[in-house]
Amino acid sequence: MSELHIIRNISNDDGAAQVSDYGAHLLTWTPTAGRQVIWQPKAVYLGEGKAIRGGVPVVFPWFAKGWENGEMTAKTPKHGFARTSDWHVDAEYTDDSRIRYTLTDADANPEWLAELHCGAAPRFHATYDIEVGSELAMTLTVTNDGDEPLRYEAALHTYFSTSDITAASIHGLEHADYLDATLPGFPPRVQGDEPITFDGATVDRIYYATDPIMLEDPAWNRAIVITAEGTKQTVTWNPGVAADTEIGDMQPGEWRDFVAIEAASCREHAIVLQPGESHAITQRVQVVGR
Ligand SMILES: O=P(O)(O)OC[C@H]1O[C@@H](O)[C@H](O)[C@@H](O)[C@@H]1O
Repeated sequence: MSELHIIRNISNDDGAAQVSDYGAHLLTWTPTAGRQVIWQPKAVYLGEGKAIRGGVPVVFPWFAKGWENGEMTAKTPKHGFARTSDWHVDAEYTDDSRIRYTLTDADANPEWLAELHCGAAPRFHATYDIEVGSELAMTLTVTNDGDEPLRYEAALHTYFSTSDITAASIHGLEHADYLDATLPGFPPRVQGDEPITFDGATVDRIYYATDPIMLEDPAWNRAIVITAEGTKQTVTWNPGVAADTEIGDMQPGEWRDFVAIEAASCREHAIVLQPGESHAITQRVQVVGR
């Protein structure tokens, strides 16, 4: 993190957002006359090398500790270096309804680039577009500027605000295969007929499905519709009561206030770009009701 920490306001007739240059991290988004949709903790801890909790962390170029040759690796930093890097604003594509950030291999230190295992000198540029209005759209586009294939994982790790997660439910992943990341070895499971619900136990699942999702929250009389493009998986995560003792940058009980629903391509669905190729992943968010 540079000494100066810049938070930008993007505001128009239809909605408002705040974005941090550190991590190209969307912190909040609120449609006009509606409630906040993207969750932000009561206290936001900022520090060099520390990922920002809440909002939309950009996970790139590896997910969790990485995955290669059918096995989990031990790459650091967790979830890649994009969320702890200072991104650059592209003023030409930035106005009161959108912002564009860029990041290249020149922004990454050599140890991180070596963790990619994509030749001696991996080269890339990433463009991250956030469109703010009555809907929210986020697109991460990566181009391989090097001479060797570039393999990377990515996710838009969106934290959605909830009245109380134990009274909300996620629809759209019925019958989907998933990996249960709360158990050793991530055993495969299949979602039944029922929506995903939460009771205070940790839920951490990688669904092999990208159907439109509806996060229903009757207490707030609203549903959030989430769609993804260019990805292969949907990750759902809520830490449950364990967060009170295991997650230092959340207040006790805050686990009730959000669920993460992530548009992801990870593990065996990492994206492989040949020299000169590009790929985009997008997550779009709409609100039904308030
Ligand atoms: O605390 P972090 O590094 O932001 O990660 C939060 C969560 O991110 C999710 O994507 C993972 O599936 C979880 O396992 C992880 O706990």
